[in-house]
Amino acid sequence: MIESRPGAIRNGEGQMEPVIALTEVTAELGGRPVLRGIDLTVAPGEAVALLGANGSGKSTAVRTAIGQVPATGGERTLFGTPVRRFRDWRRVGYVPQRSTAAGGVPATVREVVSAGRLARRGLRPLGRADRAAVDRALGLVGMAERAGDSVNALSGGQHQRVLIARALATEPELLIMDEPLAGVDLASQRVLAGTLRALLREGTAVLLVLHELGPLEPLIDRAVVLAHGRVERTIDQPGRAAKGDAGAAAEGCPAGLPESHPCHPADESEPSAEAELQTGIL
Ligand SMILES: Nc1ncnc2c1ncn2[C@@H]1O[C@H](COP(=O)(O)OP(=O)(O)OP(=O)(O)O)[C@@H](O)[C@H]1O
Repeated sequence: MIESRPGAIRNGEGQMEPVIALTEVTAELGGRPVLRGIDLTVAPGEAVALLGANGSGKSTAVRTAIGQVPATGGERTLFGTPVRRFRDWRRVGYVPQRSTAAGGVPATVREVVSAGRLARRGLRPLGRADRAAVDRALGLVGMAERAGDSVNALSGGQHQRVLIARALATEPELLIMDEPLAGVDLASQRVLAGTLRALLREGTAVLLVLHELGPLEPLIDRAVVLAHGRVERTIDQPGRAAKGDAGAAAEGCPAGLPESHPCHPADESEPSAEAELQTGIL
């Protein structure tokens, strides 16, 4: 999957270029140090979870990675370009933590999701490809039936789905979601897992801030645990660690899989991604 992925970037030695690379990154908020030297990489097609206690710096790490929080030290790149020079934002989909879809402005679900195409089409009217991407994103999160409704009439979990759909409509190569499972029921979490599995198979890189892995556990290639603004530890393939190598091999992941070849086995305890996508219930 990774080797044949279109648009994959390689450095001079033919190595896969990470889509996110943070090296010894430090950051402050309100004059206080929040990130105290973070190293984090996410490769194309890889799913990385940021874990840690409240206030450990997960959201700040993500926001620093995409330039929303200035770094006070260290190196940050997106797709191999220093973040301060990066402009290709259509390659990045970001679902922030606990935000609302329209901030009280009257807008329909479709309008909010269509905003995800802005980075691609600028101010030009929606074309056929744009409309198809919006429809696909609405279907993936099970909100197609609500496309014409005002976002102000949605529940918290439905808001979350619309924000995810807006990010998916961008058709990003890197999808970042900050606590996508918060306030989302278990059935919807499983559908989100199916959606992510499909994106990972297509080569999308995924960075998630999570408090627990839940149904996403089999998809995660690496969990990075933060504590007090530092990386406390890194767990490769936490789903396999929980089950043991034999368990992973039984699911189709060769034991000792190198990080550059992440594996996203189908979890037979859950409906397949395709089945989930057909149900469209998130
Ligand atoms: N705007 C701000 N001004 C000052 N300090 C802030 C600001 N935002 C966050 N902080 C502080 O930065 C630290 C890290 O916050 P951050 O939101 O990154 O943590 P988190 O790991 O994502 O937490 P949670 O699990 O609660 O979402 C916390 O101590 C928080 O109080």
